[in-house]
Amino acid sequence: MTERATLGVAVIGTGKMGADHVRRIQEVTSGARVTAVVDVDAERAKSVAARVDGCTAHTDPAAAMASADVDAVIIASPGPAHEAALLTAFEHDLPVLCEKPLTPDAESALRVVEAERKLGRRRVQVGFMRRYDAEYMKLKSLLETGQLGRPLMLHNRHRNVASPPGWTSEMLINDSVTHEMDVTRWLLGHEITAVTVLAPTPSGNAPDGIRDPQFVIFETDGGAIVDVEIYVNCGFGYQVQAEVVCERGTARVGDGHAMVTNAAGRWGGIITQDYIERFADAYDREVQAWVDATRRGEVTGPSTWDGYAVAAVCEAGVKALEEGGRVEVELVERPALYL
Ligand SMILES: NC(=O)c1ccc[n+]([C@@H]2O[C@H](COP(=O)([O-])OP(=O)(O)OC[C@H]3O[C@@H](n4cnc5c(N)ncnc54)[C@H](O)[C@@H]3O)[C@@H](O)[C@H]2O)c1
Ligand SMILES: O[C@H]1[C@H](O)[C@@H](O)[C@H](O)[C@@H](O)[C@H]1O
Repeated sequence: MTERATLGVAVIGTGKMGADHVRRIQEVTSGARVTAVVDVDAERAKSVAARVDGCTAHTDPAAAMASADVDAVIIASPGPAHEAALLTAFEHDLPVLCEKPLTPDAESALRVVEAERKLGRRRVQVGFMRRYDAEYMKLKSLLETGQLGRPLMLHNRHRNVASPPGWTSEMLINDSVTHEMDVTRWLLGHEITAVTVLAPTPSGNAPDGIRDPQFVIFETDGGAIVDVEIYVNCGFGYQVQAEVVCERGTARVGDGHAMVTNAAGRWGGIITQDYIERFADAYDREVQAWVDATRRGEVTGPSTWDGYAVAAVCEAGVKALEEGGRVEVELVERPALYL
């Protein structure tokens, strides 16, 4: 198959992630350039566009997607705006890299799955970037060799320095633990069947009324148990760690031991402060993989089905948080397009 010439990309949403993706495509990624940016905040769109030669600024995603120099779309607007942007991209038959979440709930995610199924071919890669992190990729390869035996348990820690304004207790699950939901399904190759959430007395760091931290437990259809400590106001750094316990050994990633210093009677390393820093390489690899696949006329990586499955687990998780106890995950049958 012949590769397409340089891909013209429209970036929808030019906030923290969108602006970083614009910089990445212009400075890091090969085979693509940003030809349009969209933001409901016209000034923000204009100021990002002004940094890129030949880039137009829009406030309406549909106008950008209709332009002749747009071949593909990155959606980095807030979750509630994703469905409309995805459906418009489908109308224009444009390939999409959609930041997580696919959409904020399982019902709307299923509408996107159904719309893509009607197109008859995959169009979307969902931005679950941990699949492109070097350490997680090594862990996945190791598990695939089978040398450690069957995975029995997966322990995760996910800590953020501080939650942004407007954060809620539910968002620990449906904005943060979404990543562990995807990691569980991808690393173990299992579906998550039930969720239980336990929460200690909230940390004094947490804004009033926010149940932070939480301890989230998944059961899987492969018989594994997965736990996630989510603590979004830990104050000291951004830490994401995972340890798989298998029948004949364990493997652990995310300790951040790239460099250990010894000085003045102490040893130690650095803790990253946010995801942009911790997952910089993963985002670079994710976007490059999307550009390369798109130019080959293919769609790879996390699918709309993966986005829907995670949305369904989020719903069970939020119910478990609100009502207590163990809540089963309800999934529709997986369409043939995603088998
Ligand atoms: N993969 C990750 O690690 C990761 C990290 C952070 C955020 N995200 C996801 O990226 C997305 C954006 O998050 P963010 O932190 O950049 O948010 P942000 O608030 O910094 O930026 C969002 C931008 O979208 C604009 N916007 C709002 N509605 C819009 C619409 N209908 N059309 C176009 N633009 C619109 C806003 O004006 C704002 O500039 C979210 O889906 C979020 O969950 C992913
Ligand atoms: O939206 C962000 C993002 O997805 C990060 O990767 C995660 O660590 C944060 O907890 C979440 O709020």
